[in-house]
Amino acid sequence: MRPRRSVLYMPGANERALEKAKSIDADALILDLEDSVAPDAKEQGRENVVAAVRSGEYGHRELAIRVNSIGTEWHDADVKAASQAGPDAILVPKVESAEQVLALVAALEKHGAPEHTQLWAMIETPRALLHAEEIAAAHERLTVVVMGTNDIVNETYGLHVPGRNATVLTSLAWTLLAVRAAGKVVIDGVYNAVKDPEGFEAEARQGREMGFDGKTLIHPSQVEPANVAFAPSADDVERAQGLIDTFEEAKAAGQGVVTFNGKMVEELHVRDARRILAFHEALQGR
Ligand SMILES: CC(C)(COP(=O)(O)OP(=O)(O)OC[C@H]1O[C@@H](n2cnc3c(N)ncnc32)[C@H](O)[C@@H]1OP(=O)(O)O)[C@@H](O)C(=O)NCCC(=O)NCCSC(=O)C[C@H](O)C(=O)O
Ligand SMILES: [Mg+2]
Repeated sequence: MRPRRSVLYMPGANERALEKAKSIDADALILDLEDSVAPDAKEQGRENVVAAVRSGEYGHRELAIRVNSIGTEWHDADVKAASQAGPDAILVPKVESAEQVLALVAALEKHGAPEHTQLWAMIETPRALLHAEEIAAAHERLTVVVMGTNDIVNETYGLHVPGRNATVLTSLAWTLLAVRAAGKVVIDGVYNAVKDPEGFEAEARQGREMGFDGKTLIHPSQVEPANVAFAPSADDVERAQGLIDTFEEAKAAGQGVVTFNGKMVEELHVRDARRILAFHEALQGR
């Protein structure tokens, strides 16, 4: 029930953004060392994100460090520094197999990552998509999968289009199934047009309808609409409570199926309604 509606990336080399993030109402922050940090700034970025994690100044926000991908010259030092800093999670881009997940878990252990530091993995290459099920289920320390839709478009030679192209939608749905089969959390990719709030809202809504837990973001202006899109609305909460009450009444009278607001309701719908209420309560309690 930990909310991950809004998961905001920021470049690890951008000290202004790291400072600003302390007052942004995102559920989680990804302090990036990969794509948003130029090669010459990688070491400075690493120092900055370690200091940010150690500062303890990010309140309720879950903190993840995104390291450079396996096989790059920065990966090992990033994993070591991140493990020693002990954020809530270490996010590894371009993970492609269960073996890599197991090797990453071993690296976290070797470098003394505290128990609370989870492993998050990005699925963003064709090879990763073909191994999504084994990656998601590879180890219990891997708790969250993050979609890399820019890399998927890039690697498949596709185009960014409104509503997302068929390959991206297939990749999203496929990974979502794999991650849900493993009982874990899955976060949608980013929306690049930072000055297009309508487009963002539509894409966030699409991700919510598909079943994602939240969306990765690149700009503070995307946080509030993501928090709204991935939280139950007041109507959702009222409907969930009404559905439960109606079903419980019918159940007491010996019925296993009823209608509520003109629609069939069975025990499985009650489970979903209870999940909505529990998530709402978790948000209220924050
Ligand atoms: C996209 C940006 C480069 C835009 O930057 P800019 O033009 O400077 O934005 P603004 O002037 O509107 O900024 C206003 C203030 O907000 C702060 N800011 C901006 N972005 C962030 C952020 N992400 N986190 C925290 N704070 C932020 C600015 O500093 C301004 O503050 P102030 O001066 O005090 O008013 C920029 O938004 C940006 O760098 N975004 C993040 C880019 C990033 O991290 N990219 C990597 C992740 S995306 C990815 O790799 C996806 C995946 O792998 C895939 O394959 O899809
Ligand atoms: Mg990527």
